[in-house]
Formats: sequence, C-alpha cells, structure tokens
Amino acid sequence: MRRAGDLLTHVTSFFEEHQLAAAHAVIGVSGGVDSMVLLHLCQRAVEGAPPALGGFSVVHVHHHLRDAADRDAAFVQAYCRQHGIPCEIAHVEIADVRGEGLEAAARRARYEALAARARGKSGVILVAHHAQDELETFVMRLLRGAGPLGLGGMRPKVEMFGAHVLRPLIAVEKAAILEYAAAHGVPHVEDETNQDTRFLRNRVRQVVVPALRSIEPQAERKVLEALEILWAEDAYMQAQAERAAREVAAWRADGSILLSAARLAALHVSLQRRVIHILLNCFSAREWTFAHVESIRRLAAAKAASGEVHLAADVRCVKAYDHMYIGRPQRDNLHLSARVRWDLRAPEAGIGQGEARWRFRRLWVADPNPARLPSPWWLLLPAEVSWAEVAVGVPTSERVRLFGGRGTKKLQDIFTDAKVPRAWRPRWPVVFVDGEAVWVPGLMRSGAWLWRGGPAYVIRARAPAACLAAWPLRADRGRR
Ligand SMILES: Nc1ncnc2c1ncn2[C@@H]1O[C@H](COP(=O)(O)OP(=O)(O)OP(=O)(O)O)[C@@H](O)[C@H]1O
Repeated sequence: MRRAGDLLTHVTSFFEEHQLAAAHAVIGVSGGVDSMVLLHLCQRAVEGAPPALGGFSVVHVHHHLRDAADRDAAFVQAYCRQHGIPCEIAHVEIADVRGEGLEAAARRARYEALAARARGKSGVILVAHHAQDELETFVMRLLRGAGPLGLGGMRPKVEMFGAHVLRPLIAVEKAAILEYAAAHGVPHVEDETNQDTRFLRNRVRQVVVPALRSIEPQAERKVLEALEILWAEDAYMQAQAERAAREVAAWRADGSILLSAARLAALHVSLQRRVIHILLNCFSAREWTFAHVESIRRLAAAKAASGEVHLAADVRCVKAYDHMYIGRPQRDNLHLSARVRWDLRAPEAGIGQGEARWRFRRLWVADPNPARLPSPWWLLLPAEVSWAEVAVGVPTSERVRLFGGRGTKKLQDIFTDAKVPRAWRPRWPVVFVDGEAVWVPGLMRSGAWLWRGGPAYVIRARAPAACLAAWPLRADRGRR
C-alpha cells in the first residue's frame, strides 16, 4: 500500500516517466479532495523549478448542474489566486444528453472542455483518479458485461478529444490521499452528490467496495495487479487493431468511415471487435456497448448483400455488398415528387410513393472496384459530381449516349429491347447529371460522366416490388 509519505516521490517519478516536467499540463480540479491533493503535489513537485519547467495551470469545469457548483468554482479560483496558479473556470452547458445519461454527458462535456484548453498548451491533462476509482470502475463494468477492453478500466494514460489524459494517482489508494490531505492541511470541498445512491458508482462505493475489502483487504492492489497484466496485453492488441483498422477502413473528409466487410470479417474475432471499437470511437466519446460491436460484426459476416445497424439516433452502419459505411447520414433527402434534385452528399433519394417507390442509395468509395459492379442496378459517378436529378415521365424520345462515342439510343428503344411492360415505362426513372441522361436504372448506363479512377459515388437503385413483379426478367438483380 502506498503511504502518504511516498506520494511526492511517486508523482515526481510519474512525471519523469512521462517526460512531463516541461509539459505545461492542465490540471482538472473539481475542488474535491483527490484533485486538490494532486494540485498540491504538483505545486511541490515543481517547487524551485524554473518557470519553463513548472508552468502548469488549473481548469475547473462548471457544469451548472448542482446547487453547490458556484461554491466549488469560487473555492478553486480562490485557492489558485492565493497560490499564484493560473486558473480558468470553463462553463459548459449540457444540452445534449444523446441517450447516454446525464452523468456520462457531463463527463464527456468535461473532457471536451479540458481537452480544448490543453490543446492550446502542451496537450496534457492531469486528473486525480486513484486506485479506488479504478476498483469501482472495474466492478461497474463487470456488471455491465464488459469485455477485456472495458474491464481494463481507466488507463494511466489515454487519448481523448485530441489531448493526452494522464492519471498520476491511479495506483494510489484512497487512504493515502486522505492521509496526505490531513497531514498537509489540503483544503477541499465535499461533493454532496457522492452520497446519492441513485448513481451506480456511489452504490458500488458504499456497498461493494467495503464488502470486497472485508474479504481481501488489498482488493484495490489486487485489481491493479490484474489490470497491469491486462494493460500490457491491451497495448499489444491495440497496436494490432489500429494497423488492421487502417487496412480495412478509410476515413472520409466528412468524418464518416468506409470499410470492407470481407476484410473485416476475415480478421480474428477479437481483432474484429477492437477494430469496430476503434471505428465507433471516432463518433463522440459515448460508450458503445458490446451489442453495438456485435451487430456490426454480424452485419459484416452476413450473407445478405445489404443491411443496416442503427447505432445511435444519428449514427448508422450501412452495408451494400462489400462496402460498409459508418456515419451520420445527412438530412434525409427523400422527396416524392416526380422529379428529384438529389444532393449526392445525402445518402438516399426516393421517387414515387408506397408500393411504387424507387429508392436510390449512394455510398462514397475511396477506391471503387468496378469489377464488383457489373449490374445495371449500380452506377459509378466521379467524385466531382455533387448533384444528380432523378426524373420519371421522361419523354421516350430522350436519347442516352452509348459507351465509346458510338452514338445514342432512344429511351423508347431501351425499354423495348429490355421488354419493360408499357404500363411501367412512364414511371421508370432516368438519372440525369448536368441535364444529360446518365442512367436508366436496371437497363442501361450511358457513356456520359464516366468514372475514370479515384474516389466515386457508388449508387444503387432499387425498383419497387410492384415493378419487379410486372417485369420479372431482371427482378432478381433489382432486389439485391
Ligand atoms: N468539475 C471539474 N473540473 C475539472 N476537473 C474535474 C472536475 N470534476 C472532475 N474532475 C477531474 O476528474 C477527476 C475524476 O473526477 P470524478 O468526478 O471521478 O472524481 P471527483 O470525486 O470529482 O474527484 P475529486 O475528489 O478530485 O473531486 C477529478 O479528480 C478531477 O481531476
């Protein structure tokens, strides 16, 4: 057990190990005993050091959630003023809980605010989590059914929102912190919500931790020992997973991700899970559950050519053949008029109504393989095209350019050659780009706007069921 007397040496060597002396770290201080002890230790660690080596600052995040929040902010500010430490009160507003719960939303907002301040400095944030926090987190995650990734708990060093979060006290027992605070008269405030048993963490702290300690007085240390083994394995697996993620996935400028279903499914199952986790973590710091990861894994391996997983209100994973897309679809551009101007940055467009509706879905593919798209139900459009027009009721005298500059073909002839029933012809859509017909879905692609390599929009058309029933010849392809 680490005693209070060892704390300064412990923190100093933690800083040395992480080459932090000159880091100009931002210390997250709530005003509670843990972060006040960390602050006190940092003050002592840099005592006498030239300013260039010791220039840390304090950030207190004011969440505007508790009655005592003003009191805490004023306390931290007064302490820092008294000791000549630069201090900022960062006000955050938690308007968007995104189904993750208030506690998690507050935590996300807090780290976002701390990271924003740290990025302008050394990029380092220090927080005062300790061994008991680690034990509580371990128990909570165990109860949530977490795998090794989650059970690994809070690492001594992690990346969050583009900053490094370091936890110098993670191996220190709570008793040593309290002992240190008493011995050095470290002032602090009490957070009354720590007693609120509506929070799972508080119930674990009040019920489970004492029970574990009564069975194993060294429970914190034992869990830490287990975690250290886990962290070493985790670091290795994570490096493998990051490499694999770069091989299976491509990140687009708008933040969405494209990946190959086959390549993902070919990885070892535990690597698949980690890769998916890495990809999901690109979409906010909310905690994705194992169920989300498994749904994506199943979708990748499924025989079905297409499918979709709703991950959160605004994040989806969509599969079309080998392509999988994880992202936030932009505003649904679905119109039911006869002529739709389709912004290709939106994933979908539709035309017609009910049973007679045609659907168009597009994917952005960094490096398409045209050999995979032999069917006339698919179209590749060069990346520079950003608008397409989907129209029905196009006069059958409209001409579609043939490949290789060999003239044009009338829509009338295209329908006749493909034996499309007359009843369907006025309702068959034609896709235009810049006023020129580029595609009669299911029937013919034109020689206009040809893709010649590089990133592209891959568009899939799906004919209405009623149409496929009336026109059985190519029904199988339309359904895919
Ligand atoms: N409002 C805040 N502003 C800045 N940093 C914070 C704030 N709340 C928490 N932190 C940082 O995150 C760490 C962990 O937060 P957590 O809420 O788990 O603990 P805590 O009970 O608030 O800790 P403490 O005893 O320091 O108050 C804190 O020790 C502190 O470093």
